[in-house]
Amino acid sequence: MTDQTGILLTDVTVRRGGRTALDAVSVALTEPRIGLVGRNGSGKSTLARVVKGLLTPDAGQVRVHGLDPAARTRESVGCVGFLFQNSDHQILCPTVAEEIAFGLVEFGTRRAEAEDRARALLAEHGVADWAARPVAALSEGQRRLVCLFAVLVMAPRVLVLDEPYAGLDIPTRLRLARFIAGLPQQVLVIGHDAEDFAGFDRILWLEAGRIEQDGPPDAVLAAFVAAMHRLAAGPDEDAGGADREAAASWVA
Ligand SMILES: Nc1ncnc2c1ncn2[C@@H]1O[C@H](COP(=O)(O)OP(=O)(O)OP(=O)(O)O)[C@@H](O)[C@H]1O
Repeated sequence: MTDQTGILLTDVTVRRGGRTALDAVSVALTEPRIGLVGRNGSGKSTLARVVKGLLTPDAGQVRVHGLDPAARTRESVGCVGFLFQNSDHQILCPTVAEEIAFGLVEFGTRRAEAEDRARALLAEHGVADWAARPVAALSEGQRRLVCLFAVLVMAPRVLVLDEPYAGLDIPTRLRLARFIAGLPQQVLVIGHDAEDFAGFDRILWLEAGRIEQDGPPDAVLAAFVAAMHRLAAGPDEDAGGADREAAASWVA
């Protein structure tokens, strides 16, 4: 282990389903708030998953605070918290308190103590009355928050959030965004809209498993949105062959 901070990818290649999902990606991420955009299938979730250690690169190296996520050691697992896009992929327990306590119990905390900590966390966030509720009875926004609590109770240094706002109504989305904005962890967020990245430090735009652009949100998001609108508009009469090819492949 080194004293390296943040997330470091060196020549990371991942193949999935016979396709190259990430293609020799190298990047060092140390800013507190980093956004990840790109078309469907561009490799965003794959990048998020190698940072969490849910996928092992076919080539190259990933380090998060000097740890190898794919090693799945106690330290590396605890270092990165991951929020799945679909909360059904994350939720394992019947009640909210049990769900939040689950990771702590897995890490060796006694169940009663873990559930006490879960209840304390809920109280801290003004939702103490959720503890005994069946997770299935919560709204999608509430379930997403419970999943986030279950991640936060493990005190990770880095949070990876895979489309945390997908399918949420506007007030729920804004409340969740405000909550995420106040978190002390380094946060890597996959999103599709500029408003998913208010106050962010840096945006990576992935295209076909490679970094197409990397820089300040205003510049990268403007270029990304313009490119997506060009694609949606179809081939331009005056455009060259590359543009026509891009427009023809309108679904990734
Ligand atoms: N479970 C899987 N099995 C096989 N191939 C996969 C799997 N998941 C993703 N892929 C492939 O890996 C590539 C990258 O997919 P990935 O899910 O990382 O993209 P994404 O940018 O997150 O897309 P989306 O916005 O649709 O979630 C795509 O070519 C995709 O078809």
